[in-house]
Amino acid sequence: MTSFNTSLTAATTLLAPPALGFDDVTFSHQGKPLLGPCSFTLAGAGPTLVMGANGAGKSLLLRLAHGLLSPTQGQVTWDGPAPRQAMVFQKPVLLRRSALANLTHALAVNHTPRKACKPLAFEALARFGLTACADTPARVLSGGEQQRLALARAWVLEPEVLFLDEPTAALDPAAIKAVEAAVREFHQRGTRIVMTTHDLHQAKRLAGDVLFLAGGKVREHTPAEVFFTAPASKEAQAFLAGELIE
Ligand SMILES: Nc1ncnc2c1ncn2[C@@H]1O[C@H](COP(=O)(O)OP(=O)(O)OP(=O)(O)O)[C@@H](O)[C@H]1O
Repeated sequence: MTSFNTSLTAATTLLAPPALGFDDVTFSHQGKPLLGPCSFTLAGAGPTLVMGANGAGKSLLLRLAHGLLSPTQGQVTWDGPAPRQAMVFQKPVLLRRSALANLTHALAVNHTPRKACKPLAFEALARFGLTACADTPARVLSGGEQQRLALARAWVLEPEVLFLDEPTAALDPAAIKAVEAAVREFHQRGTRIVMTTHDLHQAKRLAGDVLFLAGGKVREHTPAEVFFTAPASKEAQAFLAGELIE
């Protein structure tokens, strides 16, 4: 039986993470439109799960939202000043340093007072079950440990918005569970979560709302329970039925 995360949604209605808007955003490469035009606002509690087939434009949408890419046309907007943001990728991007140093470096770059960096880093390592790995070079950690370190690094920065691009695609069930627990904690702390996944079960476990893409266009943006029980578009119906769509 499906269980939607109504408790997650209820827990965070008092916290208002900054709203993200796409205003007629298009992204083209060498004159070829890859995404858009799309307009939507993420103003609800979330988490927002971005779904769609391979090549639908999910990663592009996240990169545009996070500012790693600039729209060819249109605007990405925030209600208020640009928020503190972090992004976690399927393959964690870590420095050739120890796990601890990855965190202290991120804190120092973020202008955290020098004396506070190590205690905060150790606190985050403990929170993510990585204390024993503090001195281990980040790049020799297992895939699951590296992803937890990437989440710990985001955690110390206290982002108002966290983008996650298929963060569990390469992980085993235990590691997936740890990542999902962390996502829930970020959410409960008031961080806006925008995450892509191919895993329908995972989306059902985490989503407050779903942004569904097909062919570079947003076909649906609905509460999760609506998306999973009564998708409006043919593309979403086919996707949920496991049909091959482009
Ligand atoms: N920087 C880029 N330059 C040119 N083309 C790109 C760029 N980034 C993505 N594309 C193309 O845009 C389309 C959408 O890519 P995107 O990575 O957003 O898809 P996706 O929905 O995340 O797919 P997947 O589920 O396979 O990761 C693809 O055809 C891809 O080849």
